[in-house]
Amino acid sequence: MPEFMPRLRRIRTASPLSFRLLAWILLFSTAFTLLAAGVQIYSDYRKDLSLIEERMEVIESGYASSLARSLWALDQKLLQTQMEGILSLPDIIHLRLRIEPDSELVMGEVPRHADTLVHRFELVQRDGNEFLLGELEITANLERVYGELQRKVGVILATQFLTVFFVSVLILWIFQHLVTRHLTAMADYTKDLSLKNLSRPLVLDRPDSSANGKDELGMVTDAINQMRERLIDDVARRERDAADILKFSKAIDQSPSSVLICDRQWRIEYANRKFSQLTGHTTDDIIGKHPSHLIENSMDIQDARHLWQSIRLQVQRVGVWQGEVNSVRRNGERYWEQLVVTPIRDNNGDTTGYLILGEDISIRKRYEQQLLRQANYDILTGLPNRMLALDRLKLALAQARRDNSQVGVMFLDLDNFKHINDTLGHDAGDTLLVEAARRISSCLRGTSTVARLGGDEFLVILPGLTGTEASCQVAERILKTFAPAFMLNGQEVFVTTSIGIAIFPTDSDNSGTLLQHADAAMYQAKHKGKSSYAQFTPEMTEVSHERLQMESHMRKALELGEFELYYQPIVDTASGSLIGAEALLRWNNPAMGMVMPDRFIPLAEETGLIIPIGEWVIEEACKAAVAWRAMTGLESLSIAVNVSPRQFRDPGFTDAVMRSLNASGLPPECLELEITERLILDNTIETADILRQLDRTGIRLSVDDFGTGYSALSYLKSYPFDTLKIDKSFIQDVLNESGDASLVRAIINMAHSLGLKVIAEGVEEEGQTHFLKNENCDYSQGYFYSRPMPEQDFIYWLETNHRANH
Ligand SMILES: Nc1nc2c(ncn2[C@@H]2O[C@@H]3COP(=O)(O)O[C@H]4[C@@H](O)[C@H](n5cnc6c(=O)[nH]c(N)nc65)O[C@@H]4COP(=O)(O)O[C@H]3[C@H]2O)c(=O)[nH]1
Repeated sequence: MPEFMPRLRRIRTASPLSFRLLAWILLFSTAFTLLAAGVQIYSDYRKDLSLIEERMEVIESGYASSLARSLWALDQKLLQTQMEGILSLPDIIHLRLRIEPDSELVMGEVPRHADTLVHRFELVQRDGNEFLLGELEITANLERVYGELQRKVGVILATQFLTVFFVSVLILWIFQHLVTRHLTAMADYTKDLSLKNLSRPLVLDRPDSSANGKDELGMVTDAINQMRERLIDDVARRERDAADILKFSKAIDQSPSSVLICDRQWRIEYANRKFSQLTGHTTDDIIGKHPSHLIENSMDIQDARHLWQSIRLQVQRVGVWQGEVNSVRRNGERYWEQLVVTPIRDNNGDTTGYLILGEDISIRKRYEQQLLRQANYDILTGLPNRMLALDRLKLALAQARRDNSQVGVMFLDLDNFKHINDTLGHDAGDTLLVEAARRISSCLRGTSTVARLGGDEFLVILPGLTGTEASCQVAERILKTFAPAFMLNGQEVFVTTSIGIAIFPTDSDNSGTLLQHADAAMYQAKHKGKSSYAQFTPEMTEVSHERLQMESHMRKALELGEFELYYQPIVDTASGSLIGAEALLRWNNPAMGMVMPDRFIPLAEETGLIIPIGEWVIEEACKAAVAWRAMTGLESLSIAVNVSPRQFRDPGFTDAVMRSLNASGLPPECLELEITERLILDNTIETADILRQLDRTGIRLSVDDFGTGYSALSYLKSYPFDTLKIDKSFIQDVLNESGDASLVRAIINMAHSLGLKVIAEGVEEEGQTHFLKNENCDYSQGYFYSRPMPEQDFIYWLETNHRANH
């Protein structure tokens, strides 16, 4: 009994499934049992009935003839005895004997409402003939049969019910023990399953046998546990993905570039912090807007619309748009930004939005504009420089061709400028140049151009002339404005100028020749005596006499050994220690004296003599460098050599350089070739090829006079330069001109960002070295350290300097 109680309790707490099962079992078993019992009872009932009938037939067969004989003999006593005998038989309760013809003998009694069975048979005397003597009607009471039937039904029902009930409970218990409690455990487990308890597997409370593992419960448990493991993997993957997404979104948000993300209709969906900082628009203001709608000024709105229309078209066609855009901040301030616009595509390659990356390039733009200005204008006087002047001349000639007018070209040179410069100093020289520029400009109309070609040379272009006299008048005016004294260093100095004039189209219809003719006329004017002007005449072509003479001397100079190399040390700015030297060419001509390269190199270039001269320079410089390296033991000592454009483009140039290196044994990385910006500006494929070819050999390449040409930063990226030399004109004013200082700073930073070393040229004062040190300029060169020296002096310098440093 105590053992049975927990079972009962378990059954009571069993699940609805168990109850439903129990109910069905009960229902089916009861129905089946009842059906079986009914059949059984019915058959017993039939059996009892047939027993009674059988008994009646036995009475008929046993008593029919004896009763007939008693009747025939009219033996009433016997008849009665016989009938009492029949009546004493079980279930027989009533006998009716009908005697022929009309008497009757009745025995027994039939209770009212009793169920009875009646059997009749005739009593016949067979004695040759047949005589019907009467008929006996026997009535049997079925009450006993029915009572029996009722008892059986009761017993059967009671036993069957108890059997069914106990079997059901047993089945239920087995089912509960083997199945439903596990199903409940599974249900509870899955109900409680959450991300927090994913690590707890489902374990059923039953032995861990292989048979259990293979049954349906085992299979469901495995399936749930596999699902749990997949969930763990999924959660881990999602966490990883979420961490990645967080990382990327943080990176985008903190990106130094501004980032906008638009939907497919170009409506802004996201803007990072940098965008807000750059434009002044808060994220809330711009979400849902088109990028072109961020501008409020109606003039700019139109431009912005056009711009974004073309951006959209190009992004759709080409897949990317990039360019520099002059944008407007929220407060109306303008700034330059570099924009890159690309579509964002999903895995199927369909565009889901657009990415707009922006970078503030205002500072770079400012420097570029400054550099561009530097490239076209002379810093000192503010006048157009040679490059711009030549452009203007070409334009003026084209215009004159169209209107059949004349153009006057004037070459001016200040007399005795060099002397003034040397005696009163550079500052005085500079003041003179500025004042001279002002005086020349004051004599000209708005359409005329005055330019500084370099040094003390000026060019004046007079477009739209109707006759040659006009140019003479201008020349006279200029000479007159030079009459008053110049105040230099507090002194009154009288300076004159010589002017040469050539006229388009009379003297030439080509700008180059016109300039040459004006130059020749100026030489003529100088020869005439100072403060005069001369108009070009064909005879003057001969005046390039001096130049011709120079040319003929130059042709022999190599053979006669008139060339000499001077060397100027290049030092490490931070430590002041020597890292190399620049070879600078000098020409010692018995007739002309010491000729400086600025004077003869242009002619050497023009005549092509620069090619053999240049080869000689490289050969000598390499030899010298090898000797110094051996002398000092300085493995890193290098030599820089200037290469002029004509020389560089000579097909035999690279071979000549390699020959010099091989002959001297100088490692290629110790030779640095200095190439002017001018050369790179030609931007030919040929130039790029030669530069790459040289770079491959290990020779170092440097950009000379950086800042005096176009100074386009783009070429620095595309060519394999190692070093950038900042022109001395910038260095000279770093301490006085804040503009030059910031420009030098910017050049150093940009060069470093492109991986280039920087050499500052023309360092003359200690203050400049401090500035350059502060700005991390790598190397320096200039009179402060040493002037260029003949080789012997340089060796002496090297010995003393090297010793001093070690
Ligand atoms: N005011 C000042 N000037 C300084 C200072 N330090 C150096 N210099 C001068 O600046 C020039 C530097 O050479 P560069 O820019 O390559 O300019 C060179 C270079 O372009 C060219 N050159 C010189 N030698 C050769 C050569 O062998 N081949 C070619 N193709 N050109 C040469 O002639 C130019 C002038 O050469 P140099 O007259 O020797 O003039 C040299 C040098 O004497 C300084 O502190 N202050």
